[in-house]
Amino acid sequence: MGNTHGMRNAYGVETVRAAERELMARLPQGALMQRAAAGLAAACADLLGRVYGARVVLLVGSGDNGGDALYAGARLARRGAGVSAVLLAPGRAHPGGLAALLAAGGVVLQEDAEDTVRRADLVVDGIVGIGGRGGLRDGAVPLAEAAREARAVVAVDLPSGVDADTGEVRGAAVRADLTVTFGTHKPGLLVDPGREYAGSVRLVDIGLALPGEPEVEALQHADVAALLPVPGAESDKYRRGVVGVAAGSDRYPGAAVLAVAGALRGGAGAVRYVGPAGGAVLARFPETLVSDRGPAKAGRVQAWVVGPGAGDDAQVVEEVLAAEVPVLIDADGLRLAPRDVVRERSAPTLLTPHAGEAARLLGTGREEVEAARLSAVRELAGLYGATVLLKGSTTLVAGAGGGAVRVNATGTPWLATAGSGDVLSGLAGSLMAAGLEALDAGSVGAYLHGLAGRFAADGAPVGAHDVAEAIRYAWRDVVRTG
Ligand SMILES: NC(=O)C1=CN([C@@H]2O[C@H](COP(=O)(O)OP(=O)(O)OC[C@H]3O[C@@H](n4cnc5c(N)ncnc54)[C@H](OP(=O)(O)O)[C@@H]3O)[C@@H](O)[C@H]2O)[C@@H](O)CC1
Ligand SMILES: [K+]
Repeated sequence: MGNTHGMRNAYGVETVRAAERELMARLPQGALMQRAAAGLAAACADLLGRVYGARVVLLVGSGDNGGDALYAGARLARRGAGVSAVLLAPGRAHPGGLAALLAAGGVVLQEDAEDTVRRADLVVDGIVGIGGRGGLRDGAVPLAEAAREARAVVAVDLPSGVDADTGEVRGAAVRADLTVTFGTHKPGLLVDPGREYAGSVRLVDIGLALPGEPEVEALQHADVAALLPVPGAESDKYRRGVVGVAAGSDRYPGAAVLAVAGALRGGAGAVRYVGPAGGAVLARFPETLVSDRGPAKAGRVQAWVVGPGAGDDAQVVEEVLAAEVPVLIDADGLRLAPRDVVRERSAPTLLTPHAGEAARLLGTGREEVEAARLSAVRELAGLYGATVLLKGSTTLVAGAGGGAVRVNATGTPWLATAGSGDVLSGLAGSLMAAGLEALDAGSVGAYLHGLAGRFAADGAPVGAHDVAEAIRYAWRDVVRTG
């Protein structure tokens, strides 16, 4: 699972356009499109295995995205593929691309387009790229549906119907097995729901220079390895940080045990537990420091985790928020933490809602958050003046002061299991106690947690405690291969 390449960055459409203009001014006309088409054709050939005799159908829209598809189709036709093009806006298809395809022996389909698409070995989606607005238009919807029955679908730059800047899918969109994207990843390829439509993503370097901060970035193994806390020779347990866990209730003692389980694997030197589930915690983890007094009197910690399974104890949340150390707020704690109090804290705060909790904090619906995850996480971070980790199939972490949003895709659907979030909050809180900044703690925590979920599950259902157990395997994997 190792990936030694650096951070995966995604830039928005405006930045890409500016870089494109700058580069185009220095290159002969059409050079960029040829680079794109060459990379696209190579990826299609790899996917097909055998190009000669393959049935390839191009879906061609009115812009340059269609031009890329046509030139790539011409390359495949010259290698012996049977290439036909469906023109969605017949009078407006890229003239140079169309001429190249016809010269190479490709044809334009006049009828039975949907049937031909269904029977294709490969459908190339060049309906619309970064110039697209909104979901697919009516004429394209039946073709996108037919494409699902083809053997493979490759999206040009991004799946048509996916918003490049946000990953939002308003209406129908093409589902690709592979997306060949040019110059840089686009946020919509890394953030759900767009990411799910993209399939695997291959980046083709066309020479774009993309300076400055990306909109979205994804940590890779090497980035995580560089951020993990490493104890020095003379660090004792206190110098490695103590993480306080204020969690669990008489009704939910398990949440306390799971948060402590995560915290013990997060790099802090010790875990201090405060709350009514001390007995259950000690029975499972005798190394925990258990206090029967409230957070304010529990002794020093370098970071607090509050909220998992906490019920309605507003007093505990209040005491934790008053501490001048980093605080992670999860689950019930999110409901009990007043926005203005969080805003006014001088130490960092990390909120870790799932979509339903985020929706409640934003006064909107869960579906709205799921559909527009990037804007939801940014909005929450702005409202609370805090770092926000929005859980989901791709977890997003937005910093308190804006900047690049971190996206994590190491998770597995098996992580959607009771108590899995409690483990994550313990883990990320522990990383904060060990000295990581809130944004790093959230994104490194999500990365390890997702990887641990994969290792623990290995294709079968897992419980949250299995995930906690597997954190150390994930950690080791990152250190060894990062
Ligand atoms: N960046 C780079 O460096 C490089 C970029 N390259 C490529 O160029 C692509 C961008 O090309 P682009 O600007 O021509 O826009 P593009 O996405 O083809 O479509 C815009 C057209 O589609 C239409 N339209 C809009 N919404 C729609 C919808 N929902 N459903 C259907 N149609 C819709 C709209 O027409 P309208 O009908 O609205 O007048 C408009 O004319 C980029 O993604 C990459 O592939 C490479 O070649 C080389 C390097
Ligand atoms: K496309």
